[in-house]
Amino acid sequence: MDLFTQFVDEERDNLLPFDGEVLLHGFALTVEESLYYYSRLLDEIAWKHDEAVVNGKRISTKRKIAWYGDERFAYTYSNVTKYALPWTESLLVLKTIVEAKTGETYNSCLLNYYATGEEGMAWHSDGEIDLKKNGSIASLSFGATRIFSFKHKELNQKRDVVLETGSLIEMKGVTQDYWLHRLPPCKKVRKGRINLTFRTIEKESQNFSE
Ligand SMILES: O=C(O)CCC(=O)C(=O)O
Ligand SMILES: [Fe+2]
Repeated sequence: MDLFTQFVDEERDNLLPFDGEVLLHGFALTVEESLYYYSRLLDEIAWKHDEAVVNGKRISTKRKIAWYGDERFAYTYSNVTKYALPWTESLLVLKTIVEAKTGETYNSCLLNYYATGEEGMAWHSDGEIDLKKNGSIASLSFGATRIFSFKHKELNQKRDVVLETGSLIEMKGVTQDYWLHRLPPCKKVRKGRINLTFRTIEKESQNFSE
């Protein structure tokens, strides 16, 4: 692909009109492959209900999560610190596929399991201090089709994308500074969904002595 074609492709595939880049990479896996990995991940991942501290009270979410990486990285969000588990074989295969598609590298992955459409994730941006500033975050989806929404923090702009099993999107650049994203609940959806977000933890932010 020459430089010009690449430029045009990137322009067309950016979901956001300005202030960031959300690249739609299409399918990274076939439907069969993605359903195979959906069951493997469901079985082999150490799923736990997510915890947050809100107004000094520890709460637990319906949604389950897990956190894996190259090292025992600490990752703090919603006032709770989690420590990464070592990669599983399937996560390493998926990481290699995603890296080939985005042309980026990642050292960790946050996993979310939504058992039904009643579970979702509220508006937020992934701008935590432990994450590489403006780094690429690659999001790979498995199972039930769900809508994923973006909302500008200051302007009246919204964008939605439909995430199907095997699809890959990438958030990069200044996206997290200007846009919030969420996974709205959708009562009609009865099947489960797994989402993997591959990320880069900045080693400088880590304090392993804790
Ligand atoms: O489930 C998704 O598609 C999004 C997850 C997400 O935004 C996150 O893990 O930060
Ligand atoms: Fe997020």
